Amino acid sequence: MRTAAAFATPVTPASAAAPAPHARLEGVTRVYPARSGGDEVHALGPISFDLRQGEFFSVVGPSGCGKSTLLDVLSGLAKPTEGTVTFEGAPVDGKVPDGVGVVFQEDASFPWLSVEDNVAFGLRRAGTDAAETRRRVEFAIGFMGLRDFRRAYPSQLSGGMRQRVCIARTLVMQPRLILLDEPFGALDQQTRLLMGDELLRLWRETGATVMLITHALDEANLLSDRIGVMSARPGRFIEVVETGWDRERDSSLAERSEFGAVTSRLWSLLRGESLRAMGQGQAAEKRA
Ligand SMILES: Nc1ncnc2c1ncn2[C@@H]1O[C@H](COP(=O)(O)OP(=O)(O)OP(=O)(O)O)[C@@H](O)[C@H]1O
Repeated sequence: MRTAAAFATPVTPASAAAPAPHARLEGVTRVYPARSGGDEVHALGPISFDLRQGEFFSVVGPSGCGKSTLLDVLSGLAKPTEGTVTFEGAPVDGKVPDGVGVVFQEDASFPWLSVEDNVAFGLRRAGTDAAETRRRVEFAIGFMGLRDFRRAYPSQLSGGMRQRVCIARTLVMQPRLILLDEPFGALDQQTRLLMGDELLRLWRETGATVMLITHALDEANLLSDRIGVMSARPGRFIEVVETGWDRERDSSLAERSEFGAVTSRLWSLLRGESLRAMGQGQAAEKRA
């Protein structure tokens, strides 16, 4: 187990001798054009960063610092203004590559489809044959504990169960990189903890690389191998904190004293940036 003093790791790309990264951002920025008489918004970067094969990486940062923008650029949902993004060595350019799955905070299930049909949606759209679709849907539904709800509609489910449907929908596509943007943000604390354990199980059993965006420092701490702490906008990593937790961890980790040391470290890095971000927000309000 590492001590707090050993947490920081370089935020620059790995050296040539290191294993190939699963995904890489090099000199990436994202600037949003000015809206109705305002200024353009420099939301992100420049940011250079490697996601390691099979790691659980979380991103924390002050409100509005560019976390979702980072996820959009990494997933191919948005193009960087400058710089390059690669996934498994190939450029990511304006479209989500095969092998990348994205889960959002808002409930993205289709209300008119049953759980089963929601989960099968992506495979059917991709033209996967019926037997393979059945096999994969069966696996994902079982994995996410949805067997008893397969014929239910999203409106009949709790928020936590609906989010399980969304994760199952991603899982069925067999992603090698899973990107999650505040997936548990709308859930109560207990459900959040249980969903965190589920996410860890999914990560361990699929071997996928996971990048999670969260506001909750304890959640980032518990789930992650590494945590990227972002500055106020334009977001850059001010430090990447390495937790050193075992792969077999679960929410009982939160009872350990080293756990508190990591959360304190995250907050000490974030506090000043959060104050800076609040100042940016107040200045923008005054201008409006
Ligand atoms: N389409 C857009 N046009 C203009 N500005 C945008 C657009 N999308 C985001 N922004 C701005 O870019 C900045 C970064 O936004 P982003 O949503 O990436 O931050 P975030 O860290 O995910 O925010 P939050 O913590 O509130 O979820 C914010 O100032 C936001 O207002």
